[in-house]
Amino acid sequence: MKELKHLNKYFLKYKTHLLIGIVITIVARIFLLFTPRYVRRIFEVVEKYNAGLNTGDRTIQGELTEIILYIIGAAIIAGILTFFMRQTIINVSRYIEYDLKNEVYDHYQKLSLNFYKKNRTGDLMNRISEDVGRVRMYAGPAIMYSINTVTLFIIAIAYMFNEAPLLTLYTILPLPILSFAIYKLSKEIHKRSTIVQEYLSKLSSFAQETFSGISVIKAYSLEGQTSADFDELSTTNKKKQIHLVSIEALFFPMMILLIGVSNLLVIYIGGKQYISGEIESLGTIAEFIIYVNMLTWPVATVGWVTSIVQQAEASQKRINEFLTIEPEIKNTVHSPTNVIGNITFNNVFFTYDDTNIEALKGVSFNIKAGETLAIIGKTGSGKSTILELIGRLYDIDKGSIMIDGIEINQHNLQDLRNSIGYVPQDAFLFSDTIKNNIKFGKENATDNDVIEAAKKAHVHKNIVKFNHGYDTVLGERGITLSGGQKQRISIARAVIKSPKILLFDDCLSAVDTETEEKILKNLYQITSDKTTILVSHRVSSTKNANKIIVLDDGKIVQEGTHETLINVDGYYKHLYLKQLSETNV
Ligand SMILES: Nc1ncnc2c1ncn2[C@@H]1O[C@H](COP(=O)(O)OP(=O)(O)OP(=O)(O)O)[C@@H](O)[C@H]1O
Repeated sequence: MKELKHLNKYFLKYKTHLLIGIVITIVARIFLLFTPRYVRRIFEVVEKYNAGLNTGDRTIQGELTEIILYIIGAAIIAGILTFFMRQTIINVSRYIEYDLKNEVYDHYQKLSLNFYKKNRTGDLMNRISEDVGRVRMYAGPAIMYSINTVTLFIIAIAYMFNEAPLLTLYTILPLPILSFAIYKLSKEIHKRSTIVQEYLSKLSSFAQETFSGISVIKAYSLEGQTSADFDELSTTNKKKQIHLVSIEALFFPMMILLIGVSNLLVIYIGGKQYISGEIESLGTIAEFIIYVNMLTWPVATVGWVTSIVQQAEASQKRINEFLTIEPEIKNTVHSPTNVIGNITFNNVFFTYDDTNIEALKGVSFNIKAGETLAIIGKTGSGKSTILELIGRLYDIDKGSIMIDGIEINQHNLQDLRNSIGYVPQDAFLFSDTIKNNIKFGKENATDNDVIEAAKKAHVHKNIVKFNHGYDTVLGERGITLSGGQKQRISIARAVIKSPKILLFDDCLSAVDTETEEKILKNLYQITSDKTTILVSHRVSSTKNANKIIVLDDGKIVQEGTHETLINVDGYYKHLYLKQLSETNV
């Protein structure tokens, strides 16, 4: 139960609801327990009548009708209270589920990129959905059924002992066996259903991947192979399902068997006691049979609840594992900090934790606010890494990064990131409208702002050609854009924000040189007062920058303007000549 202590703060938050729920549960059970006693009364009245002892002034019909009305009344009240019992306790579990999901989601958002690299998305999703769901079973049903069982048991056993102590002992004898058997069964069911769940997610991941890559599968004519693979997975899944169903099928027969045994015991022992005169009325036997049937389910739930609590404990442990991870990138400055846009790298070293690749090995450069820096270099030379470090997606190992003369980690993280417009290498667009994808950069942007940004990114003309224009939905539910269109929408998203620092990571690679030229012309206009860093593989993109650095294996190997660099032998000049000859072909 150590891990489940995490939920105490939520129980405290909803204590009023919970207390009301507990009181309602107890009262509901009290009303439910009226029935067996009134049934005994019916027997007693009839027995007296048969023995000619009904000497009162009321008729037998009158007395029976009154008792039956009491039974109906008690059942209705118990029913209504049971409804409110669920409405309070189960609702609390839903509130806790909601709060816990939000807590986990908020925490995920704070965690650094390294966390996302170390953990699979499926695992993150599982902990926020299935694990939270299992914890909810503890916060709601487990608590409700436990109170239910305890109340019912205490009151019923008290009544029963008062009535016929020996018969009570025989009656409750099979109940612990039932509880233990259900516990064992629930554990086995859980074990098997976890396996089924694993196979189900394998099956759905397989299907999802096949559908996403359907064009490759068709192009390589691999339909037969993928169908066979699916069939194999699906057959194993079916076997595991049948294995699960076979144990689930035992649940009710076992309950019926044990109820039957208890009933037989009541009839046998009760009958003997009636014959010997230890019990006065057959009504007691009828009353006990109802108690047995009433107690069986709550007792069975003891086993079930134990297994729920164990599962919840394991799930909460998994959730806590993530909740206790501290974000690697911490905001230590809570007062607002202003960003103007001067960026300095002083002998920066950086190694990626997961791969141990030293991506930057003593990089130093300086850009003043409003200037444009172009970074060029072979693939894997560290260009994107520089941009990620400016956005403080990672902290460096050695050296320093200064923004406006202040260490990057002495800036308010929120303010720093708000003053950056980042266009990544792989443009990521959400399954939403084009308008909302662009507005993602600035929530309160008007439609005009969106159109302006799209024009600057040279994508407006493409957008208006779609049937729904800016309201066209992208992604799985909508249309698929070309690589170049995606890149330009991603540029519009950064531009609309009008940030102090613009970071473009090879974001024109999928557009033709003519469009590139036009976009760059627009960009140079809008970036005149912004610090811009442009990563590219094309000299045509970098030539107008105030400064160009050439990276190789994490080090700056050349530095200067386009004019100076084309006049010295080196990577830049070679690239320039190569690309010049390509355009002249
Ligand atoms: N997220 C990451 N985790 C681990 N290693 C990484 C990560 N990103 C990059 N690397 C490694 O760091 C080195 C520099 O990568 P980076 O992406 O900065 O290069 P790049 O110059 O931008 O390359 P490209 O031109 O192909 O985009 C590479 O060796 C790469 O494998």
